[in-house]
Amino acid sequence: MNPYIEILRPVNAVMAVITVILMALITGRFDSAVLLASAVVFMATGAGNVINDYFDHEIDAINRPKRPIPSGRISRATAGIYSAVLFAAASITGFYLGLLPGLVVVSSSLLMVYYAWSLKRRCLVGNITISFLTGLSFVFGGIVLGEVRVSVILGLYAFLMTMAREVVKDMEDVEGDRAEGATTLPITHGMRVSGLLAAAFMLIASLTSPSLYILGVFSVLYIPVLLFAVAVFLRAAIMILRSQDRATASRTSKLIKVGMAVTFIAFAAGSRTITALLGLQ
Ligand SMILES: CC(C)=CCC/C(C)=C/CC/C(C)=C/CC/C(C)=C/COC[C@H](O)COP(=O)(O)O
Ligand SMILES: CC(C)=CCC/C(C)=C/CC/C(C)=C/CC/C(C)=C/COP(=O)(O)OP(=O)(O)O
Ligand SMILES: [Mg+2]
Repeated sequence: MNPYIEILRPVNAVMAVITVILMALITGRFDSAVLLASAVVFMATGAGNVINDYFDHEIDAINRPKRPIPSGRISRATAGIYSAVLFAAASITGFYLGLLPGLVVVSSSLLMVYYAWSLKRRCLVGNITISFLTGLSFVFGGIVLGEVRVSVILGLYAFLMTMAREVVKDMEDVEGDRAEGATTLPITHGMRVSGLLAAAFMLIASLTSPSLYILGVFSVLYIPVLLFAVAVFLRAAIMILRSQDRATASRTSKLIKVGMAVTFIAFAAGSRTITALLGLQ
């Protein structure tokens, strides 16, 4: 893959864009604002991934040597400029959408840089920051498309599940993080406590997720697909409770991401637009 695409982590950036598309399905709004907001989230998420690799080049040389910067396919200086251009483009487009969207983009961008430079090495602070930013992608879509209440509820679920995945990712990266002097949860409190906390976040989000139907956020079509997602999350929780070694953490991290993708389908299925299309509203 082209290193300038690879360093964006396009799967993450597209998943973040999907949060905006889901808000469009929920609000029934399909206009230029959706496209612009999607472009903003793609560029901001991509920029965040680039600046993250910019600051992580030493630790990635241990944990992820094939990534574009440690492998020498992109220089750090070029990555820094690349990230700045993407953050600037996202911010300008954000302000074109409005003052509040612009302010959200600029503050998110600054927070992503601060995270990559410092916050990520602090126990739980980095996990909370990334999870907040991930949830904020729903809220950004809600602000632009005029449905903030629902977007905050969905953002909370994104926060909870991303917290679980971030703790599991720290378990996977514990050797490189320790060598770099980071004080992540697995380093300060051990792998067993980290596995318990990650499983707790997965269980809380999964077991309360039917409330999105009860609260009327989604139609009954949400439920059957959600059951698949919850089964995936429960499998991931059991895996990380049974074993906390690096290989299990890596498999669990990937499984949680699959569960997130299935949850996106559940959100879409239960949305007003799809429910109306299927003549059930
Ligand atoms: C039960 C229930 C309703 C759960 C909700 C789960 C859900 C819908 C989560 C959505 C999370 C989301 C918006 C993800 C977008 C992709 C993204 C930007 C994730 C942040 O990832 C940061 C991570 O550290 C990157 O690592 P990697 O994926 O290994 O490159
Ligand atoms: C609200 C707006 C405008 C944008 C939101 C942008 C989003 C969705 C951000 C989500 C969080 C995110 C993708 C941050 C990028 C930085 C990143 C990849 C963090 C994870 O880094 P590490 O903790 O080093 O993990 P890795 O081992 O994967 O590098
Ligand atoms: Mg990193």
